[in-house]
Amino acid sequence: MEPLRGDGTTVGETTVVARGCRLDDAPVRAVLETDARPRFFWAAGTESIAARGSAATVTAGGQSRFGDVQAAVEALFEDCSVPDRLPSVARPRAFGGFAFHNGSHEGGDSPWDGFPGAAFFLPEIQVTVRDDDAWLTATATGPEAAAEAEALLDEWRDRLADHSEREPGPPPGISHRERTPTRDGWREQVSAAISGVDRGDLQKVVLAQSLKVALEADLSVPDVMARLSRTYPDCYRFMLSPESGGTFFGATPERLVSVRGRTVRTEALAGSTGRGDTPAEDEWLAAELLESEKDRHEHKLVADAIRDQLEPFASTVRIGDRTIRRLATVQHLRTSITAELDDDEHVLSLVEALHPTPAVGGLPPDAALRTIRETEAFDRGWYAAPIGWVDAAGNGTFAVGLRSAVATEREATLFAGAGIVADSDPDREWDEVQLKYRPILDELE
Ligand SMILES: C=C(O[C@H]1C=CC=C(C(=O)O)[C@@H]1O)C(=O)O
Repeated sequence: MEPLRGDGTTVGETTVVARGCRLDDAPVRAVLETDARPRFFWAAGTESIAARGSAATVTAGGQSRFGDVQAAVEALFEDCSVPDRLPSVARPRAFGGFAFHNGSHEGGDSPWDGFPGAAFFLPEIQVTVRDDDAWLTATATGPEAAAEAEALLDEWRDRLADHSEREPGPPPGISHRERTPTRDGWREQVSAAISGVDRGDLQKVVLAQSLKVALEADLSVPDVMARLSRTYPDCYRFMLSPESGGTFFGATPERLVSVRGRTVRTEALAGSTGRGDTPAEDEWLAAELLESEKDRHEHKLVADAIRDQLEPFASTVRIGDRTIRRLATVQHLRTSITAELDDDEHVLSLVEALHPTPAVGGLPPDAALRTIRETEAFDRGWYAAPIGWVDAAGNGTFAVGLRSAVATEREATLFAGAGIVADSDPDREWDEVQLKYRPILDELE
C-alpha cells in the first residue's frame, strides 16, 4: 500500500512530519529488538504499540513537570503535519512517564540514573496494532522532515516485512537477592506509620519495599513483555528505555486515567488478598475481602479522594460498585469511576490532578508523601507513577507503574507496596508485598 502523504507544516525552524502505512503483519517485537533508545512498549486491551528512536524528546523535572511536559507536547503536536487520511489509531503519539516524587532522591547509588522527573518522546518509528489492524508510522523533524519521514517509512516497511516473530527465551535466573527493608525493618516502619495514624497525623500511607536481584544471564525485557502478555493479558504491560540508563517495565492492573473527548475513566484499586488453591477458596477470600472493614476503609479513602480530585473538572462523576479484580497472584477491591468533563481538558491536566492517588501515596497527601520520603531508604524513581501516552488532541491513557522493575542486563530492582491504615498488621502487609512482586519475579527466576 502507498504511504499516505501530506505537506509539512513549518513553524519557525521546526517542522514535524509523520507518514504512515498499513502493515500486513503485527511485528511489535521487531521494533523493540534493537538496542535503539528511547524504546517504548505498551499493551492494553486489544491495542499494542511499540515505538523506537526519537523525532523529538521532552524532559522536565520538579513540581512543574506535568505542566511543562503538557506545554511542550502541545507545541510539538501543533507543528506536526499528518496526512488527513491516516486513521486516529496510526497517528503519532508521545510516550513517556513521570517520577513519583517532585524532587530527586538524595544520596546512594540509584537504578534510576537516566530517568528524569519526566521524559516523553515522539518516536521515529511507531507500530500500532489494534484488533486485526497493524500500522507503521514514521515521524521526522527539521527542514528535510517530509523526505526523512518517507525514507524511514520505506526502510522500516521493508525491515518489518522480512521479520518473523520468535518465541521468547526462558527467564534469566536469579543469583542474589537484596531486600530493603529487612522483615524487622518493615515491622518497625509499619508500626511507626500506624502510630502516625493513631496520633491523627495520617489517615493512610502506602509504604513500599524494593528487591534488588542479580541475574544469571542477560535479561531480554521484550521477552518478558511477550510472556507477560500471556500471564497478565488484562493488565497494562509497559516498557520504557529512556535515552540512557536502564529499562522500566511492568504489568500493572491500575489505570490512573484515560481521557477520550470529554469522557474520563479511572478507578480506585486498593485493598488486597491472595488467591486460593481452588475456585471455592478464591471465592471465600474474595468474600472476606469485600467484607473486611480494614480493606473497605483503605479502599474508600482512595475512591473518595479520586472523586474529590475530579469534581472541579467534571459535570458528572459516576462511582461504580465495589468489585473484585482477580489477578494471577492477588485479588483487589476495585471501583470504576467515570466522569464527563465540563470543558476540553488535556489528559496531562488530569494526570497532574490525580497523581499520586491514595492507592500509592496516602492521606492527607502532603503528610503521606513526607512519611514515604522519610521512611523508605530507596528511590521510588518511576515506580507507582504515571506512564502512558498522549496524542495531538490531548487524549491519552496513563497507567500507574506498579508490579514493575527497573533493570539493566544483569540486575533488576523490583518495587511493591501496601496501604497502611490503623488496623494494618505488619506481617500481613509483608506477605501482601511479596505477592505483588510475583508478576515480575516469576519472569526473572
Ligand atoms: C502499591 C501497590 O498496590 C496498590 C494497588 C492495589 C492495591 C494496593 C493495596 O491493597 O495496598 C495498593 O494500594 C503495589 O502494587 O505496589
